[in-house]
Amino acid sequence: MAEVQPVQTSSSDTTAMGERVEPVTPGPDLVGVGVERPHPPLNSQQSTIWTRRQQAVCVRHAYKHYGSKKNPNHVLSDLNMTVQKGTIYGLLGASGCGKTTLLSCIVGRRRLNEGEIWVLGGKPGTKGSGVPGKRVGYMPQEIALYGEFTIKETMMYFGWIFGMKTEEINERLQFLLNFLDLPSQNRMVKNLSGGQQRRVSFAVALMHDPELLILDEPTVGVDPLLRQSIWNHLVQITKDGNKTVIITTHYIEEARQAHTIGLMRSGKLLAEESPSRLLTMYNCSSLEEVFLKLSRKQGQANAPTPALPAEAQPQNMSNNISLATLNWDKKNESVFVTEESGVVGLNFHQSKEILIHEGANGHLDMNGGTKGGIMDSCDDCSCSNITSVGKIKALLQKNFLRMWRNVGVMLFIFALPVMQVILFCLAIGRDPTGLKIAVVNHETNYTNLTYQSCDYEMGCKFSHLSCRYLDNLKNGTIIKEYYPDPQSAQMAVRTGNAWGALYFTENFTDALVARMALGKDADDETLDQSEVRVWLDMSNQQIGIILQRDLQLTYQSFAKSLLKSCDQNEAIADVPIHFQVPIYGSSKPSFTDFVAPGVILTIVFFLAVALTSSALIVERTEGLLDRSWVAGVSPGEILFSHVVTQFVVMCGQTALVLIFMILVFGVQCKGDIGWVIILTILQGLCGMCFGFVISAVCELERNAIQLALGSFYPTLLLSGVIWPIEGMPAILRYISTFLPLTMATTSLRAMLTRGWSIIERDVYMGFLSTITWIVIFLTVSMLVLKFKRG
Ligand SMILES: Nc1ncnc2c1ncn2[C@@H]1O[C@H](COP(=O)(O)OP(=O)(O)OP(=O)(O)O)[C@@H](O)[C@H]1O
Repeated sequence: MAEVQPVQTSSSDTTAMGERVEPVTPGPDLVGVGVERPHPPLNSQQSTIWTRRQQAVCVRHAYKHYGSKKNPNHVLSDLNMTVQKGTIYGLLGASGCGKTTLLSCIVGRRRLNEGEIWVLGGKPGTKGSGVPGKRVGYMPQEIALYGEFTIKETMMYFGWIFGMKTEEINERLQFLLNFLDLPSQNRMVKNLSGGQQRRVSFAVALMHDPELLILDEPTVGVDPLLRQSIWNHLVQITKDGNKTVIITTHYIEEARQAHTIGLMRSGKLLAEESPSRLLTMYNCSSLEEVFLKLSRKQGQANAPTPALPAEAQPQNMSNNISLATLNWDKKNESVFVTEESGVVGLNFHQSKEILIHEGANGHLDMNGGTKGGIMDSCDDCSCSNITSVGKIKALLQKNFLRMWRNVGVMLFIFALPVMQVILFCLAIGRDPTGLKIAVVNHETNYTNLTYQSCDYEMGCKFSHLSCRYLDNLKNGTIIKEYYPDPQSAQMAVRTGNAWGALYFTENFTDALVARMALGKDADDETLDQSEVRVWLDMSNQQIGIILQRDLQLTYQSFAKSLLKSCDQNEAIADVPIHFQVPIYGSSKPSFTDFVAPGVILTIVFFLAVALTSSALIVERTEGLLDRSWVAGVSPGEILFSHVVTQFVVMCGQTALVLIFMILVFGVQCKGDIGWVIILTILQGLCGMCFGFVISAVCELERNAIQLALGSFYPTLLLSGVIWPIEGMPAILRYISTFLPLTMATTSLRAMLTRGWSIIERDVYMGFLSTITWIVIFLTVSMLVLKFKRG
């Protein structure tokens, strides 16, 4: 068997305009097919671009790496590829050699770091190229289908995105169901077998009968019979020269049916030939053998082997002149060679036609756009840029259907906010009850610890006043337990058996009467004996403060009733500060009323974050986002569809939250309910946009959840929801003011508790801050999505 050595070809030249033009040495390949050299259509650079645009796909000097510039993972390096129109191109190569990366650059999913790609006459991703868009059908390696959809719904979704009419889709669906031997159109995708799912995925790529079909391993998990029928179909559709197929496969031998095979290894094409030519050239009986042979040689020196005939030299990785592009096997027509290697293959007749067309209709656009010429073949050339009703309809239906089909999500959307409101209203803001107090009353017989008779006389009587005071402590907050001495009562507090200890001396009543009678002349001992001594457990601030408040208020009411029964002015018992009726709020303010506005907004905000923060990630990891993008859906359209869906959800959530808060649990609402509703919905939208940012930034769902959860507490603590921001250190207070929930909470609180209208600064600032945050979050997520597309 002849040894094969790589060929070292001459390096590229560069024209004045920067276009690299590779010199071509017509090899023996061209001799036998009668090379004709037509007049160059324009100058050499225009001609180079012109010829590139005639190919279905033309890749030149492509470089692509992942990772940082410092530590790049080079996936494509100086790769050239030419896919002629109307052919099947089998892209073969070991796992990880960069096939998928190359395909994703071709369909406009990723951008090259260097080099050029022409697809169907335009550069992918540019205006008017139609790529990504409906000119391309793409079947990614992953299944990339919505599991909750039926086969029919899947087809409808993609059909609408491609701008097809419903009847057209139905017609095509029937054909594809039969052709691909698919089960009933009403079967859910998630309930199909792996092979069936791959076939549905293949059907999606075929759905709109695209000009260029890009299939990333379509035959994995497909039985041999169906595999053959798929190949037959591909051969059939390329027969008339209008459709082109690029297919990757690990079953190297099935690629014999392709017109051209590109053998790829380590980011380069080792050869690009027709299968029969490859076998002859390398004197092998199988393509696998050819691939092994070429792979072995790749690492060796690039010098040609003198012993080998020129035709047996493997093609240079960066400059391979394709025999296949000369239609070696396919069409027995004359070919010509342009000055650019790797771009040959138009026969003279074709080239003449195009020249005439260009002469008549327009001139060549050197930037890749077209004025007249071949781009006219795309009847909707801006299909990737114009938002169609079909696309939006498809995206909206998809979002709602996914939600509707998922019971867990539905519960999450509507039951969770209601549950949160109920729990908040029942658990937060109410006075604690059943607090045990250890009482030591030495005015009475204190030997019996379980029950102590503590009789006193009503009216202006001064006996057992301690009992009269204790009797006033009757509310449900306090449970009195009697102890023999202060030490044991304090021990009860220390051991957690009581929240406080109360001690009345045996002279309490006499000392208290003397204190009242003597006034400023009362001595220290009288004052000391007349005091109720209290030791509280203040480790729990709320309980401690409530006990302090109740003990003081009880003393006030006890003193007032005593003074009144003795015909004294009971006002003497008051602290000489008179609180008038409050201007806003009630004289017995409730913690619930303070926290409720923040809680309403927090519930709506973070539910939206939770719903959207993983939405795009799930689609991205399942390959669905890629697929939609390649079909021509833009990041803006995806975001728009989510905004609309979320808006509808938000309205429902807002209604439920406000109904339960205000109507069921009686949280006060003194302001205009209309503005309250608008602010709440806006906060939900703000949360949704924050969710988009998370979704766009994070690669993994796990990271998104961590970020969403991680942001919850800082936002809650810093937004003045549970504690006034006036209590924060100055710098923190400043930061807090600019958080998305802070001004909105202040605004909602002002509307609910003060009844302020939108013209008040505190109120409208809440709206302005929320709208500003929505704009910021949306812009950031759009930018990140666009950046990630590259
Ligand atoms: N998004 C990415 N970020 C970083 N590295 C990536 C990314 N996608 C692919 N790679 C790396 O690029 C290289 C080529 O991957 P690619 O998926 O293009 O190979 P492939 O030839 O399609 O492999 P296979 O046949 O197994 O699908 C691999 O080393 C892969 O790890």
